Amino acid sequence: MTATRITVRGDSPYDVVVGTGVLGELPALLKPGVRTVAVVHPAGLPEIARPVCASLSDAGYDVVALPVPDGEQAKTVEVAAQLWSAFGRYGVTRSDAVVGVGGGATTDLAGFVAATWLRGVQVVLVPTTLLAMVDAAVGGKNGIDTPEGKNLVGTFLPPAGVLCDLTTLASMPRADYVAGLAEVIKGGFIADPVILDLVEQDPAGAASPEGRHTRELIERKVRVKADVVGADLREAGLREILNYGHTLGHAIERAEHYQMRHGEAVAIGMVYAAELSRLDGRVGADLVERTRSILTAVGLPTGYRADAWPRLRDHMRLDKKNRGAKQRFVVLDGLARPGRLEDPSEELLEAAYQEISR
Ligand SMILES: NC(=O)c1ccc[n+]([C@@H]2O[C@H](COP(=O)([O-])OP(=O)(O)OC[C@H]3O[C@@H](n4cnc5c(N)ncnc54)[C@H](O)[C@@H]3O)[C@@H](O)[C@H]2O)c1
Ligand SMILES: O=C(O)C(=O)C[C@@H](O)[C@H](O)[C@H](O)COP(=O)(O)O
Ligand SMILES: [Zn+2]
Repeated sequence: MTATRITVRGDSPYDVVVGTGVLGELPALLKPGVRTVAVVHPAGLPEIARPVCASLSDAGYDVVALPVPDGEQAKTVEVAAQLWSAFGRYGVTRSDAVVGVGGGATTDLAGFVAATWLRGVQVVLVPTTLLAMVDAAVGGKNGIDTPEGKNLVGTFLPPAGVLCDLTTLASMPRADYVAGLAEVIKGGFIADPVILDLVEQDPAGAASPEGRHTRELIERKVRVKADVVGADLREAGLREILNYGHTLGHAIERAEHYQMRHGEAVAIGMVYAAELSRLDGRVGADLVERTRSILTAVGLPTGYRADAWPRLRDHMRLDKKNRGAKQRFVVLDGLARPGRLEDPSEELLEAAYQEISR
């Protein structure tokens, strides 16, 4: 099957290329004038970094491979500082490029160091997890964590291109693949219900890179994200809908010291957001039950510890959607009809938590 190109519009448009065995397209995604390419990749995945580096060397670039810690452990200021030092040692200039290869944690880090080095050099992303293909690598949001919370430091820098080679998904651990499905399902609830239909028709297939709807699910979710970020890169308003399930989700990740997968935390956060929507009179119990049943069908969690509420409530105060003391949530006014819940009462917030606590 030929590659699909999904264009993300906006002031700096770029393509998300989706296909099987498309690595050879990587050099063409770099803007002209590049000499050195710094390839940021997880140290534990040399077999994925090697062909990426080879495709760039073969095209005549000076390639510097920069291994970083696995997953979320890479999203720290210490690792960012190590990369800035390496960029200095290897003489990465403003006409050069960073290529980020890996899951969403690595693409977030690579985007962040590219955006901050010399106040911004181009970045091309090669996502190798489901989650990074359908969400993290698309849209130009990047960042690192701090002890106070998730993604609290970061920028918006649209990549020059995104290359999703579906063959890389074959080696993914099942739990990581399933975690990525949470962001696919999120796209179904906020914008494209066909995604939900496809997952419900074949949940086992949806939980596998070999599923009969896998490519369609990936492309549909990339289009959802591309449409939103193409219209609102800097999250002036519309882009907030992509944060559905993330207010509680990020608080859980922090409570778990970033040891829980992002997608798992977002799954729980989506059930919470659906319960908030129901208790606020916006949706019926059927939508909440559909949320629980689709997440359960693919093997994602839907509840969290009852005793964690005071800590989670506290962590949610640093959510980026908040304005002053006003807590804000993305909720649903119906299927594919995202809305905002502004300054909800403490009673409502706790009542919704009781519905998901175990
Ligand atoms: N910037 C955004 O818009 C955005 C959107 C969604 C999520 N995110 C961020 O993305 C991160 C989560 O991304 P993730 O779920 O990809 O997790 P991850 O980056 O931690 O990767 C999960 C695991 O899979 C491994 N891995 C990666 N590719 C592999 C492959 N092809 N085969 C085998 N193993 C592979 C990784 O090394 C890691 O151990 C979080 O930090 C989250 O905050 C960012
Ligand atoms: O791209 C966005 O915007 C999103 O909200 C997508 C989320 O899936 C993603 O996890 C994002 O990193 C969260 O952003 P944050 O601003 O809440 O840190
Ligand atoms: Zn997310």
